[in-house]
Amino acid sequence: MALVQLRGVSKSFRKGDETITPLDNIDLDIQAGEFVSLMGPSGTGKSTLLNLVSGIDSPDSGTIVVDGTEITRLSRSKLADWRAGNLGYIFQTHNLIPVLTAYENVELPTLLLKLTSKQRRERVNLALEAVGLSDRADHYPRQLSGGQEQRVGIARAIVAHPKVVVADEPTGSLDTETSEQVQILLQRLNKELDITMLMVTHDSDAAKIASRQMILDRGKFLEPESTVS
Ligand SMILES: Nc1ncnc2c1ncn2[C@@H]1O[C@H](COP(=O)(O)OP(=O)(O)OP(=O)(O)O)[C@@H](O)[C@H]1O
Repeated sequence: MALVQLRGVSKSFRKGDETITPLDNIDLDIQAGEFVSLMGPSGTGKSTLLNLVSGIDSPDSGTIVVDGTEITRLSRSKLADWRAGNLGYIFQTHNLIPVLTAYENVELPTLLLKLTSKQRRERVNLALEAVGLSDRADHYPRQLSGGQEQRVGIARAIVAHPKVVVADEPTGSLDTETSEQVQILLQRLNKELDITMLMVTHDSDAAKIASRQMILDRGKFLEPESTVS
């Protein structure tokens, strides 16, 4: 079975009198270890898809199974627990808390896990090391460059050792050079830490780092294009 499996997933939103259906009966399989990039015109439901896979939102119909857990059957509180331990989310604008240091920002998600303080410290240090920021642990977000802030956001996404990480335009607010560094980092995490990635991007260069490129348009996936990474 695929690590991430969507079957017959639909999601609509009401906007005034109008009903928008960004996702219309879609199926998707992502195998363990894959790095999937997802492109498509604005407003086609890419972020909606990430929110469903990460259990932030739930579909109107269909099932979503991640690593053997049918998350569409979980209650809200069970879903929150599941998400804390199993899924990482990388945002476009990293969403770091300005009054916390890099270390404390990365530590936050671990507070939801049952860990000893020693285990917690080890996880945070490992995550900061993985993104090359051990020497910036005590810095506040305002003392970091945009690329470093994004790397803290990435460390926060991997600190719980999730099997799956979803990323919503992770390079969207970075300059070309920094964007390339973040792309290389994501590729490394995928290959070396065996993290399965689903990344939404508008940048066709960033999309190419994936092992599979997909396009979502008008509620459906267009023919996926296999690539060699
Ligand atoms: N919570 C919500 N309530 C109402 N409508 C929503 C909600 N979330 C998304 N939508 C609508 O669903 C559609 C898909 O939105 P989504 O953000 O998933 O698109 P996207 O492909 O990620 O777009 P972009 O590339 O611009 O980020 C849009 O028309 C959006 O306005």
